Amino acid sequence: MSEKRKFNSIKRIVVKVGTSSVAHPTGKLNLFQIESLVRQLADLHNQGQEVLLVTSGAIGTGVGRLGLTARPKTIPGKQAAAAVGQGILMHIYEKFFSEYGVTSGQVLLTREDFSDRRRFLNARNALHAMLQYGVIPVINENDTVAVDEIKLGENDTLSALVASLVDAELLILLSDIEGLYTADPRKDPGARLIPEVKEIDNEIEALAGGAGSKMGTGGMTTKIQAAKIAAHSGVYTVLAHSGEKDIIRRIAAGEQVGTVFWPLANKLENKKQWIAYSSAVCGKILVDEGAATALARQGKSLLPSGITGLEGAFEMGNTVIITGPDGKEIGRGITNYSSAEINLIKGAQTRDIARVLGYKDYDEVVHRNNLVLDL
Ligand SMILES: Nc1ncnc2c1ncn2[C@@H]1O[C@H](COP(=O)(O)OP(=O)(O)O)[C@@H](O)[C@H]1O
Ligand SMILES: N[C@@H](CCC(=O)OP(=O)(O)O)C(=O)O
Repeated sequence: MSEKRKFNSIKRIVVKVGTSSVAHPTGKLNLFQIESLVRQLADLHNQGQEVLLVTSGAIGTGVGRLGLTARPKTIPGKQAAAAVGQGILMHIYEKFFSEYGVTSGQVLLTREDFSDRRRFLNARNALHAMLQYGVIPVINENDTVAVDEIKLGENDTLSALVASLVDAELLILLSDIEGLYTADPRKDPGARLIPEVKEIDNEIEALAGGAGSKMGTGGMTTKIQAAKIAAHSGVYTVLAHSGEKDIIRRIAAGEQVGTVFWPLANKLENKKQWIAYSSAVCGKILVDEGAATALARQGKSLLPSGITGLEGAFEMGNTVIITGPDGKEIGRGITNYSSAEINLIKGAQTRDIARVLGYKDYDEVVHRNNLVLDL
């Protein structure tokens, strides 16, 4: 028996709609669907809930308006399509929200708005201010300026990062599928819907296949990753079909539709959420067995004596991955020393740091307060 979902006391909700939900396969907007989504969001807003919308569809809509037969392969082609499509998309959202008496505002984010701590805090302040003014933020990746190498590229991850950024309690991922199935139902007619996921383990991750249509990009893999980020941030995720009648209203009322992913009982504190999922990884520190055990099992900080090597060039304050002798990630954290400094002090005792470097700002290379394990 699945437990009753107690969503009625939830104050802040992030809703994500995929390309397949806002655009027809022709690349033209699915106006019926968009209007229905907007009506439900406006109604939640009228009930006093704070709602943020993350919407895909800029590139798909641009492709339709430009009369192209497929998504452009080149970066400038995608950027141009997004510039055209984002305007059309926002125009329609603004029109429908206004008709329902609600003010919306466009927010276009890039990966750096998450990875750079100052920009991250700026984005958080801007979104909180919008919510305070009673505005529904309509969010997408800034596809026209973000080139592929630095892009998130799909909005499942973006929506989970937004949910973590604003401390939402519920993330609703709306797609062209009823929820998570035991296999991709487009390929396996015997696949069964999984109504509830308490913990996203390897078995759950292995169920995910790629995108279901030529419009979608991430498929189920990125939705499960998004649910994982949300779970670590203390946020429920519900995955459901955007075309089902009154789907948002029903989910928010706690009805058992789609697949619900439960948040972890021990959510990461805000700074650790940022280290784990938003900050840019700048290098790797390799540690020996003793250090691996001390970090993973004894809650210790990383000292220079356990470090055997490193990869990449990084500065103090950057995020680094820490790997054990088997090459597997133990965790990631913010380093107190640069790669050049660590090269000099690796393997040394803490008392020798000052002698080797000529100064000692910290005993620990990565302090446990800035370290996230078990991702
Ligand atoms: N285990 C699974 N359960 C459900 N859907 C799956 C699974 N594996 C792969 N998929 C596919 O994921 C698709 C949804 O992802 P995607 O096409 O990226 O949609 P969106 O544009 O809404 O983000 C579904 O249509 C389905 O074909
Ligand atoms: N930012 C992109 C989203 C890319 C995309 O297709 O995402 P999704 O449909 O959610 O898998 C856009 O607006 O086209």
